[in-house]
Amino acid sequence: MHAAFGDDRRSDRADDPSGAAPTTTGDPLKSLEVEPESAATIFGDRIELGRRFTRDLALHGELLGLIGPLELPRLWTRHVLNSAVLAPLILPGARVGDIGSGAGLPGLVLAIARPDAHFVLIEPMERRCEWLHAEADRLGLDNVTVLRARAEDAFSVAPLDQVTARAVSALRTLIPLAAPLVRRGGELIVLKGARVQDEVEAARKQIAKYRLSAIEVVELGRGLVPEATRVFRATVDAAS
Ligand SMILES: C[S@@+](CC[C@H](N)C(=O)[O-])C[C@H]1O[C@@H](n2cnc3c(N)ncnc32)[C@H](O)[C@@H]1O
Repeated sequence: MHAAFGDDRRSDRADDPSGAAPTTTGDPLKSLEVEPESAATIFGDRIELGRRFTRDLALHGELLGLIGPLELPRLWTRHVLNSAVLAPLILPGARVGDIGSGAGLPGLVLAIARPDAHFVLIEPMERRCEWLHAEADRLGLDNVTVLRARAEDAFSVAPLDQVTARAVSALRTLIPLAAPLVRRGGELIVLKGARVQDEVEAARKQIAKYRLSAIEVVELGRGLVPEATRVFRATVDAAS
């Protein structure tokens, strides 16, 4: 049991970018960040879907408790593009699990950017699953499955080629949930904040136990987003 995951208010929020904040009123689109020029570069010919997702998230995200209102002026850079820069790491045709998709970050964004891959969005909260289903339908994405489950109960989706996660938990608690879902030779791709190296140190035991190798911290999106996205990347050599 991972009691700390029962209520995401109690999970490790050290790099939680969802930005809990007081409620705003009025038209959310007025506060939405202007689309950065780099968005079209990052999404390529999928930019129209990227725009629709960002607009839908701006319109519904606060009401559904997916994002805080203070996130609207940085929705593109801090959330959507921060997720989309991962797209080149997704293997061609891969089956990818996204643990704790929430608003669809990075799972739905990657499903937009990488239509060749299939994404299983693993999310325990009903309302968030409803949003993920509805939004995938609205966008006409046929490469998305939503699974209402905690990662530790999601064995039916294994083995996956890659697993992503953003703002779910510290590495030392995330690795035991994520690694068992990945096939031998598959990958963990975890978005992290500035303290990623400290988290890697704190997770040494779990890294050894779950036989992670080729560990690296990569920075993505430099020159495209104001703050590069830090990613913990590792190969899962064998199930423990
Ligand atoms: C802080 S939110 C982050 C959501 C999204 N990834 C983002 O970056 O905006 C954490 C999400 O992880 C989900 N979560 C918490 N524990 C989980 C678990 N054990 N397995 C799968 N998802 C979990 C929560 O329901 C919540 O949607």
